[in-house]
Amino acid sequence: MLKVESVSKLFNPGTVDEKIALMNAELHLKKGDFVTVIGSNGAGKSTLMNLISGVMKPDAGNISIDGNNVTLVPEHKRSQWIGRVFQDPMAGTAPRMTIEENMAIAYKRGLARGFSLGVTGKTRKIFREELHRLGIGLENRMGAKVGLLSGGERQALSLLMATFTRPQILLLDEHTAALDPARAELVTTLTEAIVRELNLTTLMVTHNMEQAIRLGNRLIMMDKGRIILQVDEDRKKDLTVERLLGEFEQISGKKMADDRVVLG
Ligand SMILES: Nc1ncnc2c1ncn2[C@@H]1O[C@H](COP(=O)(O)OP(=O)(O)OP(=O)(O)O)[C@@H](O)[C@H]1O
Repeated sequence: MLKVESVSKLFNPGTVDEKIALMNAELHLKKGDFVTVIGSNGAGKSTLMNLISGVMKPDAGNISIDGNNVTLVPEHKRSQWIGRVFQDPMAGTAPRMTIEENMAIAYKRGLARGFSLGVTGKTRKIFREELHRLGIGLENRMGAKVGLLSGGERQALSLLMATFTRPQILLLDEHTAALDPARAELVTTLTEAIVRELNLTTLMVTHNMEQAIRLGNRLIMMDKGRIILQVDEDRKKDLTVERLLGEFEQISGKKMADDRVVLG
């Protein structure tokens, strides 16, 4: 489904500020794989997500989705295959627009050109049904401005909007990190339900080790621009935070340096 093959990305190449953000990354995901991504500060996690979503182009290597080489396909064209939710609840939605207007934008992404942004009776019914699936009552507040929603509600809406058009791949970039524990848990539960129901191929960056172990069927660990550890389905079942930290120290020769890391 998703193939990242020998992908590298350098910033400021050939200067004193040269930075290897990603080096020879190799990652193959099957349909329905849910991979959690963990790593120290500056490990290259966001760069990997940005390269997959097309925000930036790699200096070397190829990225393909469902057999199509998308390495040079611009971000707006890739968005038909990829849904993404960011850490900042403000990032995925337009605060001055209502819930249904926001949903209309997400809906339009999945339709042919020329679809009007207007919310008709038919689309409103679809939106209401989709919102109802979240189970947090947003279907009764469709005319409310999104800026008035709580962070958790906004992230739940962003998640719904990112998956509305049934993308092939879902990228979650620490999407629960800015929420309080109760809301983070709600959005996590919704994430699991949506990913399972739509059988989405998912990559989720998290600083929460316990979450990285608990969610998904695979796990990767990154350090200094490299994927240093890939844990497959069978081994992931036996993983613990202690074991994961031990593996990191053994491979990288240092302790996990990330003040945001949550051990569980
Ligand atoms: N636009 C940029 N220009 C220069 N260097 C960059 C740029 N973006 C990222 N980097 C560098 O590339 C490396 C990887 O960054 P990236 O943001 O991918 O790491 P990360 O694993 O997401 O880190 P964090 O968990 O701290 O957000 C870092 O050293 C970072 O400073």
